[in-house]
Amino acid sequence: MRLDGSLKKIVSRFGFVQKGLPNLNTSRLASNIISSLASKNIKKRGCSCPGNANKPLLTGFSAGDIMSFNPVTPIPQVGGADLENNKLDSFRSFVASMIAEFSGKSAEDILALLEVPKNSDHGNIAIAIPKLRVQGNPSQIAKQWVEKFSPNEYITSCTASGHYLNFEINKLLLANILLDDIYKRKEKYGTNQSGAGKKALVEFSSPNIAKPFHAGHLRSTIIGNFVKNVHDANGWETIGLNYLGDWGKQYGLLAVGFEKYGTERELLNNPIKHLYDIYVKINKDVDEDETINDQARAYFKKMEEGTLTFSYIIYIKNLIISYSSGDETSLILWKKFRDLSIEKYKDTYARLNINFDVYSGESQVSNESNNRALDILKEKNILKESDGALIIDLKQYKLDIAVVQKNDGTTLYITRDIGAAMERYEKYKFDAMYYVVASQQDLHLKQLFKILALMGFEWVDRCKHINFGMVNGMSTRKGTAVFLDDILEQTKESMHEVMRQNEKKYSQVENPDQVADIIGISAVMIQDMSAKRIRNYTFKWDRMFSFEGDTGPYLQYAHARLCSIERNCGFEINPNIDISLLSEKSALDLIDMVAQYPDFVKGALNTLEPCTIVTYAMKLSHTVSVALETLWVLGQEHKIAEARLLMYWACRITLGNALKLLGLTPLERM
Ligand SMILES: NC(=[NH2+])NCCC[C@H](N)C(=O)O
Repeated sequence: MRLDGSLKKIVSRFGFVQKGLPNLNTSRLASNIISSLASKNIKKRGCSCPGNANKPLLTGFSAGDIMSFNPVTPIPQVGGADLENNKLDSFRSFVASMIAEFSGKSAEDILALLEVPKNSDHGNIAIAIPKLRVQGNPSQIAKQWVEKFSPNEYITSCTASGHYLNFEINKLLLANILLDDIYKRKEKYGTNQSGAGKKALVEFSSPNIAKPFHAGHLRSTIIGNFVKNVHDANGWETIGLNYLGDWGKQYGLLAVGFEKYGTERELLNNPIKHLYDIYVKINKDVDEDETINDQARAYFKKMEEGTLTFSYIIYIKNLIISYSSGDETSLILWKKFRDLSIEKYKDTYARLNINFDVYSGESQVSNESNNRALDILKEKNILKESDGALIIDLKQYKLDIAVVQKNDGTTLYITRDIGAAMERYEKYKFDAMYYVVASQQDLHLKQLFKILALMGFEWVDRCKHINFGMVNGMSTRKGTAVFLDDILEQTKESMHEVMRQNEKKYSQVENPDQVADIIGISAVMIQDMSAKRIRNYTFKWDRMFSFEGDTGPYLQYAHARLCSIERNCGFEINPNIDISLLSEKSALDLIDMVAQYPDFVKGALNTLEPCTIVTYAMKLSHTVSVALETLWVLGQEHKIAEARLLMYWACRITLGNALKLLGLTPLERM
């Protein structure tokens, strides 16, 4: 049989009809394929039916067209495959059931072993034969299975490479179902429901009132927001909680300082700055006069006991106590410190597009919980007395000693953390609780988890410390950044300077101030999330604002560029395109990248490493810019332009979703 034209391509490329139809002539073969597809009531897209069998065989049809139909063979539902949310899983299911047949192992187990080859020359799906634990020589087995393989609508080739078996999938079929899916799901693309019914409490940011919002808090904010977003994207219910540092002897000191230096007017005007100034001043005073420290301690003791009846400085832990105190005017001040600070924080967080479901804090842990914690510890014989203080000896776990009550009877940071954890579990019955806190506090959190375990709370296994390394040189440019607001202002200014360097472009930006703010924030965030969390990094002012290289501005630029294609093309997105027009390598590479996004969303749940998504977004952006060199939309034949527009649009959606997952606000123009 002689095959020619596009049909030859179909057969050789996909092996679609090699078997069982040896005697058909080519035209019969073609119409056979078409009618068999038609009989399944599958509509073809954007091309006419071949009329005359002797003319170029498949007029308007190319290999891609044939394969662009939805496949006739049903996709096997293999356990663990998310056919609905992950279109690559359809192909994987196929591979898994095929290998199951060859090997006698369960398709579900095999599915979990499938990999994405690092080098795309090795196809799209791979499996390391040794992982299957079948008898015999792996490379021999690989070769045997290649022999057994026959191409089908999903998998077009199977090759052996050492211990590996590599599969090539029908990319146009993937493109077809993928673009359909993205068109339907838009900003939901990439998400899944694997966490449905589960609840995650994510504690992050947690700055200290009256103290600087340092780099550690910034990292906690950025990473914590990501941790929350990733859970949302995987179908979890999430609660974002800000656990403010607003309690302890230091706050007794602040109250003493406020009496001396505070004014109501300045407090209202800029609470965070005013409290900080007072805090700095009173700390200086302490250096000269040790007795202030005693005052602060005494003060805090009273704050904690709730016995402060001082004219206006009294802290009341919660409304119940505040009402029972019957002294509403007296509770004003501390509550004001807190409330005004929170209000200000909210504005700043809004700039980062972050909001918290709960503003909690050390002050919000009730005495009752702290006492209950101490009672349990006593009852379990875990507490020891030492110079009038209560301690827990954790040396046998190589975790040093934790002091849980001072000799004046007041609580400590860790005591309140124990109480807070108990309260949180009772209130939320979480399936996971994350503490997004710098690695400087590794010991503290290890102690906390160990103590909770010793207390017999089996839910301690659901608690995780998401730690991260330090940032060097964050405030060097002007040396004045102490609050988040200052950091963001400096960032915006610097970004603005960079933008002004290109006068022509700058003059076209509609609201440069807002754009500078968003790109600046993106620059800071991407720099922060580019490497593994635990790595320390140096804040590089010039490097991070560059539009070239792996920076936030680069990603924003890639997104805005995709948006401009849509704006400038002069026609609307049409979901019914001729898929075969996307068969260039750079188009298929793009489809490949886009199709992998759901894998990355799922994978991020295990690692909780934002760098995995940053790397993905970078790769996608690079692939887009490669494609844009040759595959234009403007000035192309309409059908081609439509197909490409849909493809770029899908990239824009995917890149936008990835940026949002990272916590960035994708820009449409810049
Ligand atoms: N549950 C916790 N201990 N969370 C961490 C709080 C961070 C603390 N406010 C600090 O700035 O160091």
